[in-house]
Amino acid sequence: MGKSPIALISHDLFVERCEGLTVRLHFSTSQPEYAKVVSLERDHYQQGYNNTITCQMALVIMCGQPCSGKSKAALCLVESYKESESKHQVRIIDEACFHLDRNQSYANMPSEKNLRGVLRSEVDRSVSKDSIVIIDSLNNIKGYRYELWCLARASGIRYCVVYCDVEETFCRKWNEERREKGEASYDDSIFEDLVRRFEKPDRRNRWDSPLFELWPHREGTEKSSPAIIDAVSYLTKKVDTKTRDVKILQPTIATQTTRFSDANSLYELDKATQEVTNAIVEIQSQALGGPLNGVSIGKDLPVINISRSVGLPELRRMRRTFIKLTGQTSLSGRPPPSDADSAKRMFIDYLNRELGTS
Ligand SMILES: Nc1ncnc2c1ncn2[C@@H]1O[C@H](COP(=O)(O)OP(=O)(O)OP(=O)(O)O)[C@@H](O)[C@H]1O
Repeated sequence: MGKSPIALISHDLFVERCEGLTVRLHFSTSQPEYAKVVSLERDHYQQGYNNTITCQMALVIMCGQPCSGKSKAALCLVESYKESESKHQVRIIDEACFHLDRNQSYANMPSEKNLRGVLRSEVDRSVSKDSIVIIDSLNNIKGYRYELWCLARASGIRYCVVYCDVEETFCRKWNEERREKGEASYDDSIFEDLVRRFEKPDRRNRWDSPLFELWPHREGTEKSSPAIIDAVSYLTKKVDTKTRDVKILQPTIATQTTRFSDANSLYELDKATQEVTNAIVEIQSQALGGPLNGVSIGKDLPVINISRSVGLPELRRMRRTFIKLTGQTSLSGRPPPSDADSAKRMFIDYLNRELGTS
């Protein structure tokens, strides 16, 4: 596939355009600490006749209380998917992939955050490849599911949540049975803490939708369970631009090319978000790391409401995600920023939503 640069904005900003549908953007600035590469590959999209767009990639979030049958459901999903016409690789990402012990991982907030970070990074690395990725973990925190949804959206793939809705008493019983059999189980205190903190998915949230619900304690879980069949059908369904029941978090091909080739706005976006990040770091250092509530960094910009101190690595990661998200046209999202001020406004809104108290 031939490549030809379509824009060279400065010595450190390149936009390359490839034939077909693959678009790659490379960013880096002369400051090594801000060097970034944004590589957006769209070659997993095939546009055929009759506007049929087949995106075979997907991120599936398993969700449920501890010991609610998520792993069993994930395996049933894989089995059922393999019997479908789609023959893409399916990959399960779970704690066991990283030899992480569940009791240690949920023993305290730092370990739990670390676990989520490890799984999220692996999802981030895996979603752009040619496969279905299933994340088989508790995924019990709403904000975390939102982050995973953002990753799926940034990669322009399908996304769904499979929820094992099991009454706590059954989960507790199954956990005890596991322990009696000498299998890995949750310690009681950790189990109770996780049960208490579970944030049930709600299909009205974009990041919990579509939601496929299983009731393993009432109906068991089989590859033929209605929710498994519905999920596989959702993952394998061929869609066209008019299909409404399958959401691919992806721009239309036509608008996507226009958006990506607008290198000036990408440059503005990069610069504006960097300025916001610098301002936050600066103000935080003056506030000795305290929360930033009601702080303004410019006329006509929303005030910053960040409930906790945020380190530079986290801010950089969020900036990267934000650029990825706004760099692509989303069917469900807002239009991209057209100037530096609106880029700053959108980035501050994003940070407030991600890090704020609400
Ligand atoms: N439908 C079911 N009926 C009876 N027992 C079940 C059912 N589904 C799962 N179990 C039992 O519950 C236990 C946990 O199952 P599984 O590992 O699938 O749950 P999980 O939610 O993935 O657990 P974890 O939170 O540890 O990841 C297993 O021992 C399994 O035998």
